[in-house]
Amino acid sequence: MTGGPATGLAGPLRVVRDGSGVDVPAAERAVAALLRALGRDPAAPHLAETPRRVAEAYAELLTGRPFALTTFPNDGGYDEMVVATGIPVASLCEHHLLPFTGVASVGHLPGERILGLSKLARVLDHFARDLQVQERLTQQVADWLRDHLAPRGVGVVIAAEHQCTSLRGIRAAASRTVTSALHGLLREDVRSRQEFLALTGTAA
Ligand SMILES: Nc1nc2c(ncn2[C@@H]2O[C@H](COP(=O)(O)OP(=O)(O)OP(=O)(O)O)[C@@H](O)[C@H]2O)c(=O)[nH]1
Ligand SMILES: [Zn+2]
Repeated sequence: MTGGPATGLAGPLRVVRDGSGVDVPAAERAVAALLRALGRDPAAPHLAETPRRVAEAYAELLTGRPFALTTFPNDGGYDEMVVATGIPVASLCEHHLLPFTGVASVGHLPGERILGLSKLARVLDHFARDLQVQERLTQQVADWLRDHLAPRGVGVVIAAEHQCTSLRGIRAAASRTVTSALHGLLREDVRSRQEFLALTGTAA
């Protein structure tokens, strides 16, 4: 494909998850009930607005932000990796509803088109705004880029601290979990795989 900037491989492609699954008033009532169950008085002056704040916070954290998958023709025939590193990632563990936060690297080996750089982080942000496990989040980002960008390879690495593991339970403060998902040449070709992992600081 040639021409100017485009969105998607075959015309405009907008990715939308509007969070319509979140019933904010019902969530507000549920937070008030949770406070009561925890032995707190949701009518106390300092807690009066808390159910609304918590409900709105979860609605925000669980609502993906729309974005366009802007791509450009790879006119120069660029055939090396493009890797965005140090992308902040924040999501909610589906087991405890506590945050896990860290950094991610998202990269690809371009095919006929190259991707707007910010979109690597936007895809990640989109899938992170959900109740997640780190493995699924990592795979969803890699799968989505493979399916929508048609690159020669895709790689995603996430290193994150889970508050459910660092603040409670085993309280393994500062422990990090590293997950990866690789497709195409980044999975099959040993040298490409090693190069990607080296660029992300994951390789030994
Ligand atoms: N694989 C995976 N596990 C996760 C993730 N986030 C949280 N967990 C784990 O989910 C598991 C839930 O196990 P349970 O035994 O049901 O929960 P729990 O009693 O709170 O477990 P402890 O944390 O060991 O006290 C825990 O081991 C968590 O550490 C994740 O992203 N991926
Ligand atoms: Zn958890």
